[in-house]
Amino acid sequence: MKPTEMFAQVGSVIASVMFAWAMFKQYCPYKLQEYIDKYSKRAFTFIYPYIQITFNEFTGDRFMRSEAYSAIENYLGSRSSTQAKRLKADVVKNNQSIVLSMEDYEEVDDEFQGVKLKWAAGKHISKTQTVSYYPVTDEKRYYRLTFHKRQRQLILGDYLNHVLKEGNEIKVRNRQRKLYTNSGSYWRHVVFQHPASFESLAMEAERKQEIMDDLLVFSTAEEFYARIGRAWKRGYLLFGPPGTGKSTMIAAMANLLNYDIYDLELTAVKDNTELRKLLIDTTSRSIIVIEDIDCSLDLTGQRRKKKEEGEGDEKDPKLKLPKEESETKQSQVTLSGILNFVDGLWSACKGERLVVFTTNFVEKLDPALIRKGRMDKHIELSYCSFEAFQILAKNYLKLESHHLFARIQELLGETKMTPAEVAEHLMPKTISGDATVCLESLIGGLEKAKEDAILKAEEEVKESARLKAEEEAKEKEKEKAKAEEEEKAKEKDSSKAAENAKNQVKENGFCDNGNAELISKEKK
Ligand SMILES: Nc1ncnc2c1ncn2[C@@H]1O[C@H](COP(=O)(O)OP(=O)(O)OP(=O)(O)O)[C@@H](O)[C@H]1O
Ligand SMILES: [Mg+2]
Repeated sequence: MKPTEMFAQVGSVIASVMFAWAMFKQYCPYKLQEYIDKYSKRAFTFIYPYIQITFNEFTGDRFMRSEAYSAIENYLGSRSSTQAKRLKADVVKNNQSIVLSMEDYEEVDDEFQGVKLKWAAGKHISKTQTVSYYPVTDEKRYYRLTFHKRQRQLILGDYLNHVLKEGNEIKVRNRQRKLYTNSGSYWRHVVFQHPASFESLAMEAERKQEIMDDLLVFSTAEEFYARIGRAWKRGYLLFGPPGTGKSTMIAAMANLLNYDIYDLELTAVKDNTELRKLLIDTTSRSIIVIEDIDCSLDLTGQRRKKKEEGEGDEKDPKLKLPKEESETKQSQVTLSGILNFVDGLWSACKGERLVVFTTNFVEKLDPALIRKGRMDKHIELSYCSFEAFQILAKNYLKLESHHLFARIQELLGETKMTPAEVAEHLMPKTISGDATVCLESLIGGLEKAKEDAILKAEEEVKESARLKAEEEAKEKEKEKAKAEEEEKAKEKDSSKAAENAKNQVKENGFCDNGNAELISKEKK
């Protein structure tokens, strides 16, 4: 038979089969079709030795992207880039790196403990029921894993765990970190791009290392926390005067651990229920921050009244304005709400989380709020030491040593200046960036701060002497008034007694000797 004749015959056979199939679908009862479909599939799986697992992109009717799907997508990324011919590219980490994944209907091979498996990408297309000139198609993507049924145990256990774990790790490495803040009961976010690091943070090397070790140990202690039966979270309290690097340290923590930041504005939270909702909406691998906790909460558990806040807050009055405004919205978060937020049952819902409070006045806080176990580590950030200055000089001026360092060391020992103020002096002052100019500016600043401190101390002494004198004068005044009062009372008593004696004489015609004396005294 000639090839052309053969093709013609095959073509006519295919056409006949398709025609028969179309007729069958058209006229065969629906129930019968279902039976045929079911049993043909069963017969096929009986002779087909492979198992298939499908991972859909969207699960259930919640319309949420499946975490397993995205983990598999990340896991297959590197394999896809070497094996697949059609790839999809996505840009992550603020346009800094590209992530590849395979296009629909591509296949890649994988190997695990000597076992070969196959992953395929596909999609189901279903037409939606809307009446439209351009019909809208609904695409549901999936990954399909195929393996021999002999390997069922290994693949369903170890292999899938390995895929999910590695995929999630890649996801974390590639993700763009976010800075969230609450608006009502929702979180809004922007890309987190703070450049702070522990390296550039000005503080004593030993303390810095201790904090870094603590954080790194925490981030790898999942098994430890599970073993001791504690939620995998840790509380940090950062306290110290304004400008000592509390907020900077939070950014450095997030950069060190690759965590997101949830900056919680308590005054914008309506009540404890809303606070709990916000907590549940946070993700793991994150830092939940409440800045200036002393300004947000009254320690009795009630919200601070407007008037009291005006008296107690020593910060710039301009900074208080938004808080006072929001106070009028009657936020009802209580101290117990915060305590539950930090370590109640709900706080354990997502692991690997840090809770950080900052405050300028640690002594104002309720001990229950900052007890160990709730705020596990208390870190004091204080005025700039010489060691901290050296780090700033290295960062700002690229200086390891300078002849003016000795004077600066001396002055830093004698007066207090925050790292923020020191940093301001070290900012370039000339286009050439002359370091000496900056150091001289710092020395000038320190000398002025020292003089101001002396003047302030003198004024304080004077003021306390004045107050003491005032107090003494008041005391004397009081004593004098008391003596006068006693004198008056005595006089009143004696005139009352004389009055009584007179009345006695009138009534009885006589009186006893004492009273007679009083009457004669009065007559005189
Ligand atoms: N320890 C430090 N190391 C490096 N820079 C610092 C340090 N402390 C402060 N700074 C600099 O000072 C600025 C203010 O610091 P930061 O905002 O961290 O202070 P803060 O303690 O959070 O103050 P506040 O209590 O007012 O919120 C930062 O921009 C940072 O550049
Ligand atoms: Mg701050």
